[in-house]
Amino acid sequence: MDGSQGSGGTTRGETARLEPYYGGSARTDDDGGDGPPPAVRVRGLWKRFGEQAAVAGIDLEVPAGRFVGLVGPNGAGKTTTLSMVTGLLRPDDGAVQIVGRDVWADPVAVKSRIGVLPEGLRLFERLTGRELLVYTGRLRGLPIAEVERRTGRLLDVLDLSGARHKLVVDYSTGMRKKIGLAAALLHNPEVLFLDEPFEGVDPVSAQVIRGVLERYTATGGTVVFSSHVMELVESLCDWVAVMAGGRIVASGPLADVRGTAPTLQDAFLALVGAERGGGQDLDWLGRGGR
Ligand SMILES: Nc1ncnc2c1ncn2[C@@H]1O[C@H](COP(=O)(O)OP(=O)(O)OP(=O)(O)O)[C@@H](O)[C@H]1O
Repeated sequence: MDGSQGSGGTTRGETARLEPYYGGSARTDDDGGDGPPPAVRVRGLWKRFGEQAAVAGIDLEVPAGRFVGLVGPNGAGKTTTLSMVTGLLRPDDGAVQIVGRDVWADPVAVKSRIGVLPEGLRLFERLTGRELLVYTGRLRGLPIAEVERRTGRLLDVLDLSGARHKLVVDYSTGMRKKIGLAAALLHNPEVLFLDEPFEGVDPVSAQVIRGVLERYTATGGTVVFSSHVMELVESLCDWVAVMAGGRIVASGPLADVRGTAPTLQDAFLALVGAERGGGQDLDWLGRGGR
């Protein structure tokens, strides 16, 4: 990225110069209130798999321009929620709006405004990293010159330039996350949804991803990411939603959710009703059992 900061005249979708999204721009959305609509608004969202309610009627409102962590124990419903919010999975009931647009009634408008790094990311394995980004950019309707420019910048910033001619199938886990993130950012979305973006990523790559995301939110973008790593969420996020058993058990600014607990981890354990120090029943485990 060149770090240049133009004022005005920058088209949406400029990765190198991520512009604030709402400042001074005319609202096209009708949320009935003052100011911009929330980045995400979820009402009464349900998803059942057989007898089990994976997501049990959640309501959530995520303000725009925040770095949002969606946390919860295994099986809490995070991936199911993110899949429904991003239009990948149809809810049984409920409504989702992204920046004031209904995900299911207005899918094209929503999909042009969001970037998604889903769980179990499936990529075109037989393309090189560069080809994948160029293809994605063209699918997004960007002019080829712009696609080339953004592709070069993203590959540089994400430290993938040396692997740009390598097939994606030969990428490591961390490289796959980074190329997936680049593909999700290419059209400069307003809201970025990332399912476990740091899973399997080494500390150097994690730092690179973190820098890109911090820059993105600093210029007005909204990041919503799921994670189990409380330290990471605490250090990155300014807004948190905690899920357990398919429900939102707390949401709001990080400081409010943490409350008087010393760390987010402590607050999280209290919220989800977990006890520290499990394993008491495993008396055979370790030296004493041999
Ligand atoms: N396609 C499916 N069919 C049946 N059950 C499902 C399906 N997808 C999710 N579930 C169930 O729904 C519940 C929520 O799963 P989900 O993957 O959303 O949780 P999660 O919070 O993302 O978990 P993790 O942190 O372990 O990834 C789990 O009990 C899971 O087994």
